[in-house]
Amino acid sequence: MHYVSTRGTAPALGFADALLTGLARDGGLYAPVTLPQWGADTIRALAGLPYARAAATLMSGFVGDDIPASALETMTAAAYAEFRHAATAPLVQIEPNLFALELFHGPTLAFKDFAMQWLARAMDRVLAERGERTTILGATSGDTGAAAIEAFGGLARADIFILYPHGRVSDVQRRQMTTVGKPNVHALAIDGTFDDCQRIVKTLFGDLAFRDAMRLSGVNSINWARILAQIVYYFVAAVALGAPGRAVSFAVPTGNFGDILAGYYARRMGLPIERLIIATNENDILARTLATGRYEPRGVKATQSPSMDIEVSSNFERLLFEASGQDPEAVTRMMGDFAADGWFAIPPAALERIRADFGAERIDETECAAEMTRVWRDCGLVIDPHSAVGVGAARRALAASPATPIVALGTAHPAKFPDAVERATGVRPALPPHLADLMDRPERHVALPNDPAAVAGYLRQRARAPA
Ligand SMILES: Cc1ncc(COP(=O)(O)O)c(C=O)c1O
Ligand SMILES: N[C@@H](CCOP(=O)(O)O)C(=O)O
Repeated sequence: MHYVSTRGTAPALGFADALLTGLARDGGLYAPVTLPQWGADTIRALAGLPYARAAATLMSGFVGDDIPASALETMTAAAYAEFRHAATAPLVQIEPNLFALELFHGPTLAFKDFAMQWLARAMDRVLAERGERTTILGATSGDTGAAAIEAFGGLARADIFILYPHGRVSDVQRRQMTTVGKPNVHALAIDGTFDDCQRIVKTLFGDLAFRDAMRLSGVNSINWARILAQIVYYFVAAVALGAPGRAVSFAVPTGNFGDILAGYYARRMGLPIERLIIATNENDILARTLATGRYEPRGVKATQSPSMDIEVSSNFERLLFEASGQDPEAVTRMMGDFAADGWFAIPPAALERIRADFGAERIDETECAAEMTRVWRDCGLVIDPHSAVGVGAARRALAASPATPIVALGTAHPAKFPDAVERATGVRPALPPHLADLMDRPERHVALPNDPAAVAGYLRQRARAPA
């Protein structure tokens, strides 16, 4: 299995190298050249498998010989052992043909644990085999950072630096990053938005001398391995609802476009997904892009679903690559226009292909709160604001296509956003026992300006000498 950059000039890599590389050296994202194809019998055979076994089976086609099958099984078993639900990713019914897939039973209470718990083990193994160390640099709007710190904290071969937007994550999210107290963990509060944090990360990856000296790796969804691990739950959920005999749709709360992109790849592998609905909050750039063909930021708003307060959706580049027939020149042109002019236009043929696979629904702040209230009132289920954006979008899609079951991804535990949840439902959700004292733990974080040079300087001082 080979991976190529969406911009075409970085070297093609095998799985293990793509895993450690993160962002390609030409600024693009690695994507598989071909996808394993899953026929009806192979899909059907996933029914009833423990989640970790299904994950190892699905991932093996992408990993090739870089991680032997037995090691992959051991890794996925360990990665999902700490999840607090026997089904790992349980499906909950909300109304006829409308389901929520609860992806928040992992250690940091968000869907990010699914990929990160596995990614840390895979990276650690490859680093150990090569006798190398790495410096992980990541950006977060709250959940990736917590999941990465939990997964990589204490690992001997990695230092981890996570940039988060100061004042724009929930208290629980911030504390999950700042109370860890492990010497290899650095939570850096940046005076800016998530998009600023991600821009700093990409700028530093683009400084090849710095990147090589620090041995930078990425654990955002710029890293293909993140997308790969997220493909698994689309298969598991669809099979539970009758795939391959029955098509299923998904509504996915979307920000950086990694989670829904995993659904897109699942569909391309043969999973019968009818529609993929991009569910956005008031930061609706993706819904506008689908409508107009112009990708054009307007400025990020703070919402009650802060993890989706994003306008520069990294993984949209992978979709552009696929929709333009894996044409790196077309992608480079669009990304060049974006860098130069602050917007780009999607060529009509690529836009048509995108519209054939995706729909988009914008859920505003009032609708998001109303959805939390409604699900609590009608089902006795407390959901978080991100999941509510997904459920709201799913309801609209279901009205248009009532015969096809739709699954809204439940991306975070309500206790991560207790204020918004309490306002909408009157219920203040409690943190699970392993985090019960989170609000009393001492915090350690550093505030830095919105400036790549300041972050680079901090890394130079604090990263342990790479091997
Ligand atoms: C809780 C939650 N929901 C949804 C999203 C959006 O996911 P993605 O960035 O993969 O589009 C995020 C951020 O990634 C998140 O943390
Ligand atoms: N919402 C995310 C933003 C980063 O997304 P990623 O999937 O690219 O890591 C977060 O919680 O940090």
